[in-house]
Amino acid sequence: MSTKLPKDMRYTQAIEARLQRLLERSQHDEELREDLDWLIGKYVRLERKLDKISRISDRLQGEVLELNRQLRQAVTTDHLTGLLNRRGAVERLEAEASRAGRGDLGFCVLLLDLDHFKRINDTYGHDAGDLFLEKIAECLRTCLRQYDSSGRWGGEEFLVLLPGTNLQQAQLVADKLLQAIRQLRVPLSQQKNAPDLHCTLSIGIARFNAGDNLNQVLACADQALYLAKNQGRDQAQTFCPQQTQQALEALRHHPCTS
Ligand SMILES: Nc1nc2c(ncn2[C@@H]2O[C@H](COP(=O)(O)OP(=O)(O)OP(=O)(O)O)[C@@H](O)[C@H]2O)c(=O)[nH]1
Repeated sequence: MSTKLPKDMRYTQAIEARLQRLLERSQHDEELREDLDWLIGKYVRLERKLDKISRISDRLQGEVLELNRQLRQAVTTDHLTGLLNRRGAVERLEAEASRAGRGDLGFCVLLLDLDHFKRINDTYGHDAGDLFLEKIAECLRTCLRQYDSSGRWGGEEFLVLLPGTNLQQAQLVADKLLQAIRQLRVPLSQQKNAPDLHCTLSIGIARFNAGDNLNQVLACADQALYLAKNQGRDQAQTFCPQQTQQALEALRHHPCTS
């Protein structure tokens, strides 16, 4: 009769010591030995069940994490363009603002608005407009650096976040975007003589420095965008406190806008 416990089992030290003692004592006690074998058999089956449950629980935990990741992605992604949606863009802005607060990095925000986009919808239909928005998103992704972010801010309005960038550098990025969109041609169909969709952009630029209020910076970018629209579109305007205010004031008193 063996006095060794099954080897492939995982016992706690206390259980192992007691079982081992009982096994040795049961050598001359048939009844005790039978009870002990029964208990060890139960223990083996229980341990296998626990093992199975723990593997299932590991797998479920992995699946829950993956579902959470997919859910997070779904609520922060714009389904048409695949860019961040407004909520995703705000989260990215807030993260960048708090990062900037810890150092002196700062970043620039660009608000982009397509010019006379309504004409594309009105002339070629909403699906053509959607197609054009998708191509705009592709164009943004191609033009920007890996660590820049872009999101769909509203219907035909986009936001670009340029970390560690000053206003001069942001102006260069804006020029690159203006040119890329100006040159973008989106064929409406494969048919010969089908018209190409095209459009221009207006951009407002503002800079966030450590300690700034994010909403105020966004409002500044919006004012600069308003200026870009009113000064002829297809251009970028940078928010500079005095000049922008003066220009907006002048627009307010202009006979065409007052
Ligand atoms: N196809 C499509 N159109 C959209 C979507 N969201 C907004 N729009 C359209 O975008 C157009 C915006 O029109 P407006 O606000 O007048 O702006 P605009 O024509 O671009 O003129 P400006 O901004 O002044 O240059 C409207 O026709 C909206 O219907 C969308 O998801 N898909």
